[in-house]
Amino acid sequence: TDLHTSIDKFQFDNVFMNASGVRCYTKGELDELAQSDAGTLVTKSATQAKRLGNPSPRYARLELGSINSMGLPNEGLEYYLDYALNFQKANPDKPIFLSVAGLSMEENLAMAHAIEDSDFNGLVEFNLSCPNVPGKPQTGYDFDRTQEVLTNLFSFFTKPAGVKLPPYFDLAQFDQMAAILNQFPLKFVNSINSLGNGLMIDPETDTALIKPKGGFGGIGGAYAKPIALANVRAFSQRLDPKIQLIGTGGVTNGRDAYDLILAGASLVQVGTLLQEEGPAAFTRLTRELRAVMQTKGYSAISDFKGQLKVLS
Ligand SMILES: CC(C)(C)CCc1c(C(=O)O)[nH]c(=O)[nH]c1=O
Repeated sequence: TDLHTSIDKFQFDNVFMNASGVRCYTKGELDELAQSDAGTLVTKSATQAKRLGNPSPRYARLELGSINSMGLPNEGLEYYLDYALNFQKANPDKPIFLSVAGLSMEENLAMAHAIEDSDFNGLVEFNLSCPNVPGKPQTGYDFDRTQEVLTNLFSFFTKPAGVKLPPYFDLAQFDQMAAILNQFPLKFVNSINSLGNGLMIDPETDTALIKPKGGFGGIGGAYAKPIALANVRAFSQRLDPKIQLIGTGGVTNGRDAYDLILAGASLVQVGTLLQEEGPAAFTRLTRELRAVMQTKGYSAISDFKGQLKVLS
């Protein structure tokens, strides 16, 4: 069985990769991902300047996943661009992803210009969970703002790019978002980011588990699986076929990855599991996905990608 997959002109020898923000902050962590069985990697969402992020505890493992309010800690765009340029020289056959999350439209556009003017030849993931003007929901939940950001971006940006979306829960939102995304030359849409603003409690102390935002944070892990499947499926049904899907959320084993691919995913990102198990998780996931494919009689990802059946 072969886990080869592609997005646009980019070929990957394995469907698995990290979710942005997980074990991808430093060159050392990124090198560990590069040396793992993952087919590619994405850097921590960058801002122009280095950020320390929120005070700890800002991540906590939960019974069925995780909660985080990291606060966008990162080494700054130049650091990740530098890593990417060195990486592509040493690994010409392994395209990677740069993630960008400006704290304002102006910052996003400035970073996009810097990337456009660079020799980076991989793919750029614009994180639409980035904040919007205060008092308004995150960019991904503000359709007019999303339209504006993408219009400005693609007025000059020509490198391969996609967006990382927050989860949507209403079918009309899928319709509205897909209608916006279909207007732009996106190579991929990555669904989903963490389930925004959950809350969990320490039973010993009756205290919120994480410190920032009074304990509010994004939920990942098994809790996210049914939402991730629905978002990947809904966009797969609505987006122009030129726009590939990346599935993120709830992957704990090979079957979870298989399900995201059935829903339409061309690549599968791993967050909470990678955080907890480390890069060796990719070796286990690869083995387990191959086993599921063998059971089903499939030898390639294309044999079953998007082939979810429904009851008639
Ligand atoms: C939530 C933001 C800080 C605006 C973006 C970065 C981010 C973070 C983070 O850095 O807190 N955590 C997530 O689960 N998803 C994200 O996209």
